[in-house]
Amino acid sequence: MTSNTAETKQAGSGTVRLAANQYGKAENHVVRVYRDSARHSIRDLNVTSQLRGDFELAHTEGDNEHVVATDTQKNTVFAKAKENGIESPEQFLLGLADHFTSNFDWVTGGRWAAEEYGWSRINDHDHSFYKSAPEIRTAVVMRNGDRDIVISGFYDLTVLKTTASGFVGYPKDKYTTLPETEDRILATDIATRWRYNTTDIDYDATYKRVKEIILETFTDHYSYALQHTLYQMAEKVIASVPEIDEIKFSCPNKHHFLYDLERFDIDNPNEVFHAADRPYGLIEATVARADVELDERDWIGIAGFC
Ligand SMILES: O=c1[nH]c(=O)c2[nH]c(=O)[nH]c2[nH]1
Repeated sequence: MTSNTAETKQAGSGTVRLAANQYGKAENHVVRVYRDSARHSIRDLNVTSQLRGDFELAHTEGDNEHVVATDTQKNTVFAKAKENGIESPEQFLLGLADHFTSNFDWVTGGRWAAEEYGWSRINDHDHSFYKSAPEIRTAVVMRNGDRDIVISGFYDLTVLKTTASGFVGYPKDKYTTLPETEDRILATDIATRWRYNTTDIDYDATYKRVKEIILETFTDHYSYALQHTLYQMAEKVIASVPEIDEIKFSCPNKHHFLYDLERFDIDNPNEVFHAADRPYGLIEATVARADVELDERDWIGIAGFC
Protein backbone atom coordinates (compact mmCIF):
# COMPACT_ATOMS: atom_id res chain seq x y z
CA MET A 1 0.00 0.00 0.00
CA THR A 2 1.46 3.40 -0.89
CA SER A 3 1.27 6.31 1.51
CA ASN A 4 -1.90 8.31 1.09
CA THR A 5 -0.84 11.82 2.13
CA ALA A 6 -1.43 15.01 0.20
CA GLU A 7 2.32 15.53 -0.25
CA THR A 8 2.78 12.11 -1.78
CA LYS A 9 -0.15 12.62 -4.08
CA GLN A 10 1.00 16.05 -5.23
CA ALA A 11 4.59 14.97 -5.60
CA GLY A 12 3.50 11.77 -7.29
CA SER A 13 1.22 13.23 -9.93
CA GLY A 14 2.63 16.72 -10.32
CA THR A 15 0.28 17.47 -13.18
CA VAL A 16 -2.51 19.32 -11.42
CA ARG A 17 -3.10 21.32 -8.30
CA LEU A 18 -6.24 22.44 -6.54
CA ALA A 19 -6.98 26.10 -7.21
CA ALA A 20 -10.09 28.09 -6.25
CA ASN A 21 -12.75 26.13 -4.46
CA GLN A 22 -15.77 26.79 -2.25
CA TYR A 23 -18.73 24.73 -1.26
CA GLY A 24 -21.90 24.89 0.76
CA LYS A 25 -25.67 24.69 0.64
CA ALA A 26 -27.50 26.81 -1.90
CA GLU A 27 -30.94 28.37 -1.62
CA ASN A 28 -32.00 27.74 1.94
CA HIS A 29 -35.39 29.40 1.91
CA VAL A 30 -35.97 30.67 5.43
CA VAL A 31 -38.96 32.64 6.67
CA ARG A 32 -38.48 34.22 10.09
CA VAL A 33 -41.63 35.21 11.95
CA TYR A 34 -41.43 37.70 14.81
CA ARG A 35 -44.37 37.06 17.11
CA ASP A 36 -43.39 38.77 20.34
CA SER A 37 -46.71 40.63 20.27
CA ALA A 38 -49.99 40.15 18.45
CA ARG A 39 -48.56 42.26 15.62
CA HIS A 40 -46.33 39.81 13.80
CA SER A 41 -43.66 40.64 11.22
CA ILE A 42 -41.71 38.50 8.76
CA ARG A 43 -38.46 38.35 6.80
CA ASP A 44 -38.36 36.00 3.80
CA LEU A 45 -34.87 35.11 2.59
CA ASN A 46 -33.30 32.61 0.22
CA VAL A 47 -29.78 32.06 1.60
CA THR A 48 -26.71 30.43 0.10
CA SER A 49 -23.71 29.58 2.28
CA GLN A 50 -20.33 28.62 0.84
CA LEU A 51 -17.11 28.12 2.76
CA ARG A 52 -13.55 28.81 1.68
CA GLY A 53 -10.38 27.74 3.43
CA ASP A 54 -8.24 24.62 3.72
CA PHE A 55 -10.21 21.92 1.97
CA GLU A 56 -7.21 20.49 0.12
CA LEU A 57 -7.35 16.98 1.54
CA ALA A 58 -11.06 16.61 0.85
CA HIS A 59 -10.34 17.10 -2.83
CA THR A 60 -7.02 15.31 -3.20
CA GLU A 61 -7.42 12.49 -0.68
CA GLY A 62 -11.08 12.07 0.08
CA ASP A 63 -10.34 13.05 3.68
CA ASN A 64 -13.41 14.87 5.03
CA GLU A 65 -11.91 15.94 8.35
CA HIS A 66 -12.32 19.62 7.41
CA VAL A 67 -15.56 19.33 5.51
CA VAL A 68 -18.29 21.10 7.47
CA ALA A 69 -21.20 19.28 5.84
CA THR A 70 -23.44 21.27 3.56
CA ASP A 71 -26.26 19.81 5.64
CA THR A 72 -24.73 21.43 8.73
CA GLN A 73 -24.46 24.72 6.86
CA LYS A 74 -28.16 24.47 6.01
CA ASN A 75 -29.09 23.79 9.65
CA THR A 76 -26.92 26.71 10.76
CA VAL A 77 -28.82 29.10 8.50
CA PHE A 78 -32.13 28.11 10.12
CA ALA A 79 -30.70 28.07 13.65
CA LYS A 80 -29.19 31.54 13.22
CA ALA A 81 -32.51 32.86 11.94
CA LYS A 82 -33.84 32.03 15.40
CA GLU A 83 -30.75 32.87 17.48
CA ASN A 84 -29.64 36.10 15.73
CA GLY A 85 -32.88 37.05 14.04
CA ILE A 86 -32.80 38.75 10.65
CA GLU A 87 -32.14 42.44 11.17
CA SER A 88 -31.24 42.80 7.49
CA PRO A 89 -30.03 40.31 4.86
CA GLU A 90 -26.51 41.78 5.07
CA GLN A 91 -26.38 41.61 8.87
CA PHE A 92 -27.65 38.03 8.78
CA LEU A 93 -24.97 36.99 6.28
CA LEU A 94 -22.25 38.70 8.31
CA GLY A 95 -23.46 36.67 11.31
CA LEU A 96 -23.08 33.46 9.29
CA ALA A 97 -19.58 34.52 8.23
CA ASP A 98 -18.68 35.14 11.88
CA HIS A 99 -20.09 31.80 12.93
CA PHE A 100 -18.22 29.68 10.41
CA THR A 101 -14.90 31.53 10.53
CA SER A 102 -14.79 31.57 14.33
CA ASN A 103 -15.86 27.96 14.91
CA PHE A 104 -13.68 26.20 12.36
CA ASP A 105 -9.98 27.24 12.29
CA TRP A 106 -9.45 26.20 8.71
CA VAL A 107 -12.43 28.19 7.39
CA THR A 108 -10.74 31.46 6.44
CA GLY A 109 -13.63 32.97 4.57
CA GLY A 110 -16.49 32.26 2.28
CA ARG A 111 -19.34 33.64 0.31
CA TRP A 112 -22.80 34.11 1.75
CA ALA A 113 -25.60 35.38 -0.46
CA ALA A 114 -29.27 36.12 -0.01
CA GLU A 115 -32.28 37.18 -1.98
CA GLU A 116 -35.10 38.77 -0.08
CA TYR A 117 -38.79 38.87 -1.01
CA GLY A 118 -40.77 41.79 0.37
CA TRP A 119 -44.13 41.38 2.13
CA SER A 120 -46.63 44.03 3.29
CA ARG A 121 -49.57 43.86 5.63
CA ILE A 122 -52.99 43.29 4.09
CA ASN A 123 -55.03 46.36 5.18
CA ASP A 124 -52.61 46.89 8.08
CA HIS A 125 -53.58 43.49 9.46
CA ASP A 126 -51.52 42.12 12.37
CA HIS A 127 -50.61 38.75 10.90
CA SER A 128 -51.72 38.62 7.24
CA PHE A 129 -49.42 39.69 4.43
CA TYR A 130 -49.19 39.87 0.66
CA LYS A 131 -46.05 39.71 -1.44
CA SER A 132 -45.67 43.36 -2.28
CA ALA A 133 -42.15 44.18 -3.42
CA PRO A 134 -41.89 44.22 -7.20
CA GLU A 135 -38.14 43.79 -6.94
CA ILE A 136 -35.98 41.08 -5.40
CA ARG A 137 -33.42 42.42 -2.97
CA THR A 138 -29.93 40.88 -3.08
CA ALA A 139 -27.01 40.80 -0.68
CA VAL A 140 -23.59 39.14 -0.83
CA VAL A 141 -20.94 38.97 1.87
CA MET A 142 -17.50 37.80 0.85
CA ARG A 143 -15.02 37.24 3.63
CA ASN A 144 -11.35 36.68 2.86
CA GLY A 145 -9.35 36.55 6.08
CA ASP A 146 -10.07 39.81 7.82
CA ARG A 147 -11.44 41.54 4.73
CA ASP A 148 -15.21 41.69 4.23
CA ILE A 149 -16.86 42.83 1.04
CA VAL A 150 -20.57 43.58 1.18
CA ILE A 151 -22.44 44.03 -2.08
CA SER A 152 -26.15 44.80 -2.02
CA GLY A 153 -28.67 45.36 -4.74
CA PHE A 154 -31.92 44.37 -6.35
CA TYR A 155 -33.31 43.14 -9.65
CA ASP A 156 -36.59 43.16 -11.55
CA LEU A 157 -37.69 46.64 -10.57
CA THR A 158 -39.67 47.45 -13.73
CA VAL A 159 -40.10 51.14 -14.52
CA LEU A 160 -41.57 53.02 -17.47
CA LYS A 161 -42.02 56.63 -18.46
CA THR A 162 -44.35 57.71 -21.24
CA THR A 163 -42.38 60.80 -22.32
CA ALA A 164 -39.29 62.86 -21.45
CA SER A 165 -37.12 60.35 -23.29
CA GLY A 166 -35.64 60.39 -26.77
CA PHE A 167 -32.83 58.94 -28.85
CA VAL A 168 -31.19 61.10 -31.50
CA GLY A 169 -27.74 61.92 -32.82
CA TYR A 170 -26.48 58.36 -33.25
CA PRO A 171 -24.38 57.38 -36.27
CA LYS A 172 -26.29 56.30 -39.38
CA ASP A 173 -24.90 53.75 -41.78
CA LYS A 174 -26.43 51.61 -44.51
CA TYR A 175 -27.92 49.27 -41.91
CA THR A 176 -29.58 51.99 -39.85
CA THR A 177 -33.36 52.10 -40.05
CA LEU A 178 -34.23 53.41 -36.57
CA PRO A 179 -35.91 56.83 -36.86
CA GLU A 180 -34.76 59.51 -34.44
CA THR A 181 -37.29 60.45 -31.80
CA GLU A 182 -37.52 63.09 -29.13
CA ASP A 183 -40.57 61.60 -27.52
CA ARG A 184 -40.65 57.90 -26.77
CA ILE A 185 -41.48 55.45 -24.00
CA LEU A 186 -38.50 54.50 -21.84
CA ALA A 187 -38.92 51.22 -19.96
CA THR A 188 -36.54 48.85 -18.21
CA ASP A 189 -36.18 46.22 -15.50
CA ILE A 190 -33.59 47.69 -13.18
CA ALA A 191 -30.91 45.32 -11.92
CA THR A 192 -28.25 46.93 -9.78
CA ARG A 193 -25.59 46.03 -7.21
CA TRP A 194 -23.58 48.40 -5.11
CA ARG A 195 -20.45 47.87 -2.98
CA TYR A 196 -20.19 49.32 0.49
CA ASN A 197 -16.89 50.63 1.84
CA THR A 198 -17.90 49.80 5.43
CA THR A 199 -19.87 47.25 7.43
CA ASP A 200 -20.88 49.88 9.95
CA ILE A 201 -24.15 50.90 8.37
CA ASP A 202 -27.92 50.54 8.67
CA TYR A 203 -28.40 48.24 5.69
CA ASP A 204 -32.20 48.39 5.59
CA ALA A 205 -32.35 52.18 5.76
CA THR A 206 -29.65 52.49 3.11
CA TYR A 207 -31.39 50.01 0.83
CA LYS A 208 -34.57 52.07 1.06
CA ARG A 209 -32.65 55.26 0.35
CA VAL A 210 -30.82 53.86 -2.68
CA LYS A 211 -34.04 52.54 -4.18
CA GLU A 212 -35.70 55.92 -3.62
CA ILE A 213 -32.80 57.76 -5.29
CA ILE A 214 -32.88 55.43 -8.28
CA LEU A 215 -36.63 55.80 -8.74
CA GLU A 216 -36.58 59.56 -8.22
CA THR A 217 -33.77 59.96 -10.72
CA PHE A 218 -35.66 57.94 -13.31
CA THR A 219 -38.38 60.58 -13.18
CA ASP A 220 -36.40 63.79 -12.79
CA HIS A 221 -34.63 64.39 -16.13
CA TYR A 222 -35.07 64.22 -19.86
CA SER A 223 -33.37 60.97 -20.90
CA TYR A 224 -31.17 61.17 -24.01
CA ALA A 225 -30.57 57.40 -23.79
CA LEU A 226 -30.85 54.63 -21.21
CA GLN A 227 -27.07 55.01 -20.82
CA HIS A 228 -27.60 58.65 -19.83
CA THR A 229 -30.28 57.70 -17.27
CA LEU A 230 -28.27 54.87 -15.69
CA TYR A 231 -25.29 57.15 -15.28
CA GLN A 232 -27.38 59.78 -13.55
CA MET A 233 -28.90 57.21 -11.21
CA ALA A 234 -25.44 55.97 -10.31
CA GLU A 235 -24.03 59.45 -9.88
CA LYS A 236 -26.80 60.43 -7.46
CA VAL A 237 -26.44 57.26 -5.40
CA ILE A 238 -22.69 57.77 -5.00
CA ALA A 239 -23.08 61.48 -4.29
CA SER A 240 -25.76 60.86 -1.65
CA VAL A 241 -24.42 57.77 0.12
CA PRO A 242 -20.80 58.12 1.26
CA GLU A 243 -20.72 54.44 2.32
CA ILE A 244 -21.10 53.32 -1.33
CA ASP A 245 -18.00 53.42 -3.55
CA GLU A 246 -19.18 51.60 -6.63
CA ILE A 247 -22.49 50.74 -8.30
CA LYS A 248 -23.33 48.59 -11.31
CA PHE A 249 -26.41 48.51 -13.48
CA SER A 250 -27.60 45.97 -16.03
CA CYS A 251 -30.81 47.05 -17.71
CA PRO A 252 -32.74 45.90 -20.77
CA ASN A 253 -34.12 48.62 -22.98
CA LYS A 254 -37.68 47.35 -23.24
CA HIS A 255 -38.63 48.76 -26.61
CA HIS A 256 -42.12 50.13 -27.15
CA PHE A 257 -42.78 50.66 -30.84
CA LEU A 258 -45.49 53.04 -31.99
CA TYR A 259 -48.06 50.85 -33.66
CA ASP A 260 -48.76 51.73 -37.26
CA LEU A 261 -52.46 52.64 -37.36
CA GLU A 262 -52.09 54.83 -40.43
CA ARG A 263 -52.87 51.72 -42.45
CA PHE A 264 -56.40 51.98 -41.06
CA ASP A 265 -56.60 55.76 -41.40
CA ILE A 266 -56.33 56.13 -37.63
CA ASP A 267 -54.15 58.83 -36.13
CA ASN A 268 -51.72 57.54 -33.47
CA PRO A 269 -50.01 60.47 -31.70
CA ASN A 270 -47.86 58.37 -29.31
CA GLU A 271 -50.82 56.58 -27.77
CA VAL A 272 -50.75 52.94 -28.91
CA PHE A 273 -47.51 50.95 -28.73
CA HIS A 274 -46.35 47.42 -29.33
CA ALA A 275 -44.35 46.32 -26.29
CA ALA A 276 -41.80 44.04 -27.95
CA ASP A 277 -40.18 41.53 -25.61
CA ARG A 278 -37.16 40.62 -27.76
CA PRO A 279 -34.67 41.44 -28.93
CA TYR A 280 -33.95 44.14 -26.38
CA GLY A 281 -31.13 46.59 -25.92
CA LEU A 282 -28.91 45.61 -22.99
CA ILE A 283 -27.24 48.53 -21.31
CA GLU A 284 -24.67 47.96 -18.55
CA ALA A 285 -22.35 50.28 -16.68
CA THR A 286 -20.21 50.48 -13.58
CA VAL A 287 -19.85 53.87 -11.94
CA ALA A 288 -17.39 54.47 -9.13
CA ARG A 289 -16.35 57.20 -6.75
CA ALA A 290 -13.66 59.11 -8.67
CA ASP A 291 -10.80 58.71 -6.20
CA VAL A 292 -11.37 55.05 -5.28
CA GLU A 293 -9.26 52.21 -6.74
CA LEU A 294 -11.40 49.38 -8.07
CA ASP A 295 -10.59 45.69 -7.71
CA GLU A 296 -12.44 43.37 -10.09
CA ARG A 297 -11.88 40.49 -7.66
CA ASP A 298 -14.51 42.09 -5.39
CA TRP A 299 -17.09 41.07 -7.99
CA ILE A 300 -16.01 37.50 -8.62
CA GLY A 301 -19.06 35.24 -8.59
CA ILE A 302 -21.54 38.04 -9.26
CA ALA A 303 -22.86 37.28 -12.72
CA GLY A 304 -24.70 39.52 -15.13
CA PHE A 305 -22.89 42.82 -14.74
CA CYS A 306 -19.91 44.31 -16.52
O1 LIG B 1 -31.45 54.41 -24.95
C1 LIG B 1 -31.03 53.85 -25.97
N1 LIG B 1 -29.71 53.50 -26.07
C2 LIG B 1 -29.20 52.86 -27.17
O2 LIG B 1 -27.98 52.55 -27.23
C3 LIG B 1 -30.10 52.56 -28.20
N2 LIG B 1 -29.94 51.91 -29.40
C4 LIG B 1 -31.17 51.88 -29.98
O3 LIG B 1 -31.42 51.30 -31.07
N3 LIG B 1 -32.10 52.48 -29.20
C5 LIG B 1 -31.46 52.91 -28.09
N4 LIG B 1 -31.90 53.55 -26.97
